[in-house]
Amino acid sequence: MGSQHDSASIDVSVALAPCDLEAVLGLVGNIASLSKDLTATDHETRLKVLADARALVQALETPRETMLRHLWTNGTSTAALAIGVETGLFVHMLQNNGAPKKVPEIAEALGAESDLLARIMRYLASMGYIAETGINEFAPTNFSKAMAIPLIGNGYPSGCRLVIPGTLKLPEHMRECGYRPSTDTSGLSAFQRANGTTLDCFSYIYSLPGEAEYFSQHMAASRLGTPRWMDVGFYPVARRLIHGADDDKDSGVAFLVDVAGSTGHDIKAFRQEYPDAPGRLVLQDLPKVIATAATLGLDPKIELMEHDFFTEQPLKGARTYYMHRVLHDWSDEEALRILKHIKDAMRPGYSRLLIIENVIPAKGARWEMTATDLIMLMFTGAKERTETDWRALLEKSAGLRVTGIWTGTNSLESLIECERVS
Ligand SMILES: C[S@@+](CC[C@H](N)C(=O)[O-])C[C@H]1O[C@@H](n2cnc3c(N)ncnc32)[C@H](O)[C@@H]1O
Repeated sequence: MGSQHDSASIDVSVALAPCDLEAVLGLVGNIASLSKDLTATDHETRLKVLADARALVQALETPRETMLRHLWTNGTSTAALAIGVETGLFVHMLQNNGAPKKVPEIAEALGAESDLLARIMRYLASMGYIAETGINEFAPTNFSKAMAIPLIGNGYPSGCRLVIPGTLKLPEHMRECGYRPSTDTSGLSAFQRANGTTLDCFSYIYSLPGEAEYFSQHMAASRLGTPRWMDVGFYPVARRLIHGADDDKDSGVAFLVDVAGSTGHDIKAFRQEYPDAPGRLVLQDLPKVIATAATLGLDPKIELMEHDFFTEQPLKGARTYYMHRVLHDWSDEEALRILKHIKDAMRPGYSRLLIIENVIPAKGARWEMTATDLIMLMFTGAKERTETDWRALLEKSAGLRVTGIWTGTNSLESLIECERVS
């Protein structure tokens, strides 16, 4: 590994000049022309403008400014927003139709010390998260309104507990692992070291009060408004799964098994989209998660089943087994153990396994994919996989046949369909 000393000859002026002044005009032009006809529902164009706007900020900022933004605001933003959620600040700010409010009045309602709250709110306003309407007076923005939605806001306190500590441990952990992926010599991940536990990340998360609920909320929130695998134009559900499926009235064989499906956001959507799909719909996950799912009043057609996927799959010969964002949590070795149990349950020529995950492109991966790749590294020493990685895991190692890969428009995720070879 090279050290910082090797590059000490670079003049400090590089850190004080905009990163890429020459790119600025072009990016401004792109943003202006793309924005002319931009509508709130034109996600494709909006994402292009957003990418250019991010590039513009980067081009204009000096390296020194970027460094300060990273080091001073990455952690404080997450922390200040978590404080806002936990104190009920964002909910309170919506009272009286979101009219501007003075800090002492808000502090009294929240039971917080006024000067301390003023500092937090001043920070949130300086970052653009709330609006500063006067001296010690603030109003909500569309962003802070969304923080009052539990599905969105609860991700912050949970992220402070579960994501940030392990992520910040990564440099030390990687150094001690000799810059090799996965776990250290004692088999621990950065997450386990940061939290002082030998429990795997899910057992640890579910040992904390309320965390199972926050975690599953975040799973659902992170894909809100994005294309779903069962949507028209993504994966042809009728052609690949429904046509040719046995009517299980007599046999009781399942039509769809959502393996490690959390509290059922996916299978619930499937039930709504395909109310006439033949056969049983079964949601499987660990006991704590299934207990949470049982409180949510899911459609009675969805059966809840406690199942540890490192053990034998009890539902044999289902038409469809599917795992959404599951295998990225596990190393190849562990993924193979999970896949073996499903493969053993599959009926050759009939059952299909759907794996819905990121398929990292060989070049030009999006930041959402590369960020979760590092988060997986931190949690369990696992990874997001490229198509080559997926094919090696599924075809060479697990003995499955990949029968197709589908990706929806503007979707980060792809659906990999597999069959049992024999
Ligand atoms: C990243 S989440 C994905 C959940 C869901 N499929 C989704 O897309 O939102 C991984 C899921 O794996 C479940 N899980 C972890 N270990 C498991 C095990 N040994 N057996 C069954 N499920 C497990 C977790 O409880 C969690 O719901």
